[in-house]
Amino acid sequence: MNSMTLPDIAAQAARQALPLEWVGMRGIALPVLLEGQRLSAKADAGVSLDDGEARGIHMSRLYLALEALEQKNLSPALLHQVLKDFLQSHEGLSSRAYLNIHTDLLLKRSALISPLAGWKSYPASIFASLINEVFHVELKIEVPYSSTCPCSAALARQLIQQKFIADFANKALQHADVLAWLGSTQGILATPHSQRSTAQLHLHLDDFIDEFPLSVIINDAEAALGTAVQTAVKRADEQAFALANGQNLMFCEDAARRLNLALRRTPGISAFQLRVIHAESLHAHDAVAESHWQREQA
Ligand SMILES: Nc1nc2c(ncn2[C@@H]2O[C@H](COP(=O)(O)OP(=O)(O)OP(=O)(O)O)[C@@H](O)[C@H]2O)c(=O)[nH]1
Repeated sequence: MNSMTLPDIAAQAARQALPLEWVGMRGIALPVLLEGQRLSAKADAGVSLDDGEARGIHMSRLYLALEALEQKNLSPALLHQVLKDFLQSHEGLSSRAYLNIHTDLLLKRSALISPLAGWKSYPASIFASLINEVFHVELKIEVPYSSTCPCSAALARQLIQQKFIADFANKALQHADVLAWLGSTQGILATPHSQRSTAQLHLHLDDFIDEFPLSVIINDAEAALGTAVQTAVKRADEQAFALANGQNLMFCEDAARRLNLALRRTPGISAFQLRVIHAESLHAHDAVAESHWQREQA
């Protein structure tokens, strides 16, 4: 049997004539190249079905167009070309094409003090569209970090002060006694709570960028927060992390403001929405802040 004899249901007329906004496939397994790394990704590929009379789109043509992503570094130009291929293979049927790529970028991170390093993965998604010949691309990246509550830190410090008054009132201060007291849990009797937190960054990119600035954005975000989650950790690194947390006490509002001010300076970003989620250890619910920004038109 050759393909001429195979029934082609997609070519039939639709029973109910109605255009559709998005038709395609979600979760296609795909190896991609990003920042020089071969990564496992999932792709969502779709087009509009403008011709309400047509029964279906040609899924295989979208699927095969994705082959172009296997050998070349993911770039806006490459995604633009794939979206053009989607539309060329659906001439007369579709005017809008969509391609989302979901992956985890891996970055090697040095320890704070010791000469060690380890890998961190950052969930990243790229959303590209070609609508009426206008190409648009957006990025979503998740950056994990640590946040220590400034209110909890102040309350803990007050308890320590009160204990100091109670333990040393009416006593001549001896350097050795104070030093021992400072090193004891009887003296430093309270600690602030901290939590693993997540920054969800949704970024609109300039049309003219050549590459996706993923690691630049992640580095800028981590530098702004100051308390990136660590990989390989020895005690010296953990101590440096404790210092970083103590010097970067953060409500979720502080984190959102820091990220906003950092990302608006990051090249290649024309607008963003960001959300920070502090998975509170004080509460069973999260503390969340959101912030938007859009570059003013020149
Ligand atoms: N349109 C559509 N196709 C589907 C769906 N589920 C599975 N398919 C299958 O996707 C396969 C590929 O479709 P096409 O791209 O039209 O395949 P084809 O007709 O051999 O290829 P062309 O000659 O390029 O059109 C077909 O075997 C369809 O049955 C669906 O929900 N909608």
